[in-house]
Amino acid sequence: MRARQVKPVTEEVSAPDTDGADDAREAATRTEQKYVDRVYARLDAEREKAAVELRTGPGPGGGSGFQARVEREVTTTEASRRLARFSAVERALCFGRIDHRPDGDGAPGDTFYIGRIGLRDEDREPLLIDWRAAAARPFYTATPGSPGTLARRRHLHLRERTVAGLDDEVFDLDGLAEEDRRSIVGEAALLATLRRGRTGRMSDVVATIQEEQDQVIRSGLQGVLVVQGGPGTGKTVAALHRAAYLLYTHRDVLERRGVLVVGPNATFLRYIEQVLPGLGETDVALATVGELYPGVRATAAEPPAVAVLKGGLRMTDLVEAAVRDRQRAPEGDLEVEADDMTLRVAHDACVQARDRARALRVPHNIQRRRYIHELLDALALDRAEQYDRLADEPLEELMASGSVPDWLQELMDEAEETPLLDETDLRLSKEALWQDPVVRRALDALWPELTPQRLLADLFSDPAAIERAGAGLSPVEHRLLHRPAGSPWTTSDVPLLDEAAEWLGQDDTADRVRERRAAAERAEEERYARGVIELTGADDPLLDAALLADRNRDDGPYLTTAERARSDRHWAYGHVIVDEAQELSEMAWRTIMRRVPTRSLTVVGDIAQTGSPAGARSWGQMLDRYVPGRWREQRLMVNYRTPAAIMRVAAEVLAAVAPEQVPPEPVRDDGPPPFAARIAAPELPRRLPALVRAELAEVGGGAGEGRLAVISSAGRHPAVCAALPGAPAGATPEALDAPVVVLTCEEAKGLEFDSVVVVDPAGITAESPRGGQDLYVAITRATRRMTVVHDDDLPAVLASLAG
Ligand SMILES: Nc1ncnc2c1ncn2[C@@H]1O[C@H](COP(=O)(O)OP(=O)(O)OP(=O)(O)O)[C@@H](O)[C@H]1O
Repeated sequence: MRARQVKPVTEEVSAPDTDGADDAREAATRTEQKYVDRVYARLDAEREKAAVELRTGPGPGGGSGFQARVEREVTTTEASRRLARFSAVERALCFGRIDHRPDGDGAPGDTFYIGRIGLRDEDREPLLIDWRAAAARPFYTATPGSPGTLARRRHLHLRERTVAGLDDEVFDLDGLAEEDRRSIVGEAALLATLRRGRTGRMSDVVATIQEEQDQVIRSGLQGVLVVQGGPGTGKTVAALHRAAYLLYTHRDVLERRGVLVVGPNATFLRYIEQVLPGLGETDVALATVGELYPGVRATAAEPPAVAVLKGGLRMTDLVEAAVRDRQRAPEGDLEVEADDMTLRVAHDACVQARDRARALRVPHNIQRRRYIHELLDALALDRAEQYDRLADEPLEELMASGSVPDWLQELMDEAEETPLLDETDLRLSKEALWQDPVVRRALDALWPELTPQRLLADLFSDPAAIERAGAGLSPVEHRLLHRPAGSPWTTSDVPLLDEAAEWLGQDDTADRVRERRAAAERAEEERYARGVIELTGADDPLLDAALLADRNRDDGPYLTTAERARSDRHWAYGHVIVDEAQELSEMAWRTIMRRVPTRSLTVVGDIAQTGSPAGARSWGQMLDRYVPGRWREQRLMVNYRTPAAIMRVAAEVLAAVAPEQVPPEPVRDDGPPPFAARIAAPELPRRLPALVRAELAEVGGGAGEGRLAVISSAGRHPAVCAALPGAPAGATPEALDAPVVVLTCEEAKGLEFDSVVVVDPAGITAESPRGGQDLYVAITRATRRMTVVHDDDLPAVLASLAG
């Protein structure tokens, strides 16, 4: 595979080929430096203004009470948000410039500077255009073949606040070759960016977004957008820029409802967490599937066969049946010892009460109220009847003796006609019974109030319960589900907890009354806050009356939208981005879809990289259930990560495991060819550290930049860890900060390293549940160098590395 041939029309202002060019470069750099100084001066001024406002508050005359509090919040919320935004965009604040062609009547064309945020000068004239604004679009979309109205695009490279280099692309030259017209934009700037050493954290690419990525980023908010692309095509980075773009363009909806990014593991989230703040967006929720159920952090591992079983849709039936199994009528009559008597409800009456409760179209914990009430009614009645009988006994004896006085006979006739318990008696009697622990225990045993955690913990620790609930599963599958009581939660438990929560619901009658009252108060405060915003003339679109009203309630600390959303299972996000989405099981999709009822999603992944056997074989398999035929797909075809020589090897692996998939075209053709080193297993401890040291030195490791990963089969993992005792192992967030890390293929997903050492390719292929996908993933993590370490013969798919 050769690197994609790209020759954009690039006027390298920074290339000093003649004295004239040198002078031109210096003059251009001076001009740009002046402008950049103005931009930073403006940023400093805005930052200072925000800091002063934050310190001093709304000024004199604030008064006290609720009104003053809202005014203070309006001022300080706006100021602290501006301050956070201005501080986050310091690095490479201004990175581009576009010059439009003169228009028809000869007037000079407009020039705009493009940056991370928009800034205006003292006269409110635009100084810097936000990269997401419509006016900035030509910076990303112009190509030599289709320049639009652009005469020139310039990339500015800043080192701190100093202009360190310029790249120009001139679009009004004639006679371009067809090949050039199709070239990707900003090649010089792009390649300079791609060749930089890795730091262990993903950076934004706002200065070098490519046209195909720009289409992903600016695609409409509505509906499901699938971004399918091979490794290194910038799916993740494009999806994160899309989040920033959507927040900018639909601030009103998304600020309130929030945006959620779902990633495969905590390390990955740590890897990407700086991208959005660097683009000025600090309030986006990041979570793994294992964190989607509030209050549970599922990290325990489980055998793949169990994860596959739990990921399948048959689990919906299992959960439903497990819930029904906890809604019982007693085997015979219900008998409860209370008040020194045995209270009794007939079996049939219990069955009818259970069926009537089940027929209600509400969840288990709400149905339970009905069942408990019916049984308490019946118990109270039985108790009253038993008391009545006790009271009647002496009278009956009297009647038998034939000497009942008239007045007594009249009283007895009257009592016959009145019910045993009136409404108040019944209520009081039921309350008394419910306070009796014996009664309560008996009823709880029949229809307990359940949390999802309790339901599943009870189920999985009880083989008999699994058998009862798992009618559609085989005995082998029953055994797979069984585990000891107290076992920790696994990622694939989380969608089951979420499913169970739907069936169980919450008896929240008292909460709802409280909430209704609070909602009325909140509406009033919101109305007031809106008035204050209008009066103070604050024009920050980030300010939201509802948020302010929330902040003014004295009911706990202020939470950002992301924080509130993460702690609320019922939160409906405005948009959800799912990365490495091919790995999600059917059950995980159900959980995600519940979080976004509007079905506004960006689904990012690569079907060719699916490692989990519970994951997707096609996008339709996962999505058609929710948005039949209504999802749109955009493909990314250019690989920005892995040089051509390494991609040639990866392409051979892909051809063997997924021949229908096309590998992406590498944009780079630099770096040495990958090579294979034969190291027998017993020699690993001696030879692997030396190889790793040499590789790390090649990529400048140890000097802050330059990262190396040893990606091994699970079987060889312990031996590799033992050979490299100083290197952290596993997908821990700390692993990203180390120069060398030891990972399995699954842990390496989504990450990248300057140098990758793949150990035991045959083992990786044999362990990969779907074949060689995992080997494909491992090889394509490299940005510069790749080495394969093997002891047996190389697998046939890596034959090109031999010799
Ligand atoms: N337009 C761009 N400008 C500069 N760098 C880019 C650009 N697009 C992608 N990259 C870089 O290419 C690398 C791969 O990007 P990313 O991780 O988003 O790819 P991916 O498609 O998600 O890969 P994978 O499927 O392997 O996880 C990253 O280092 C990213 O910063």
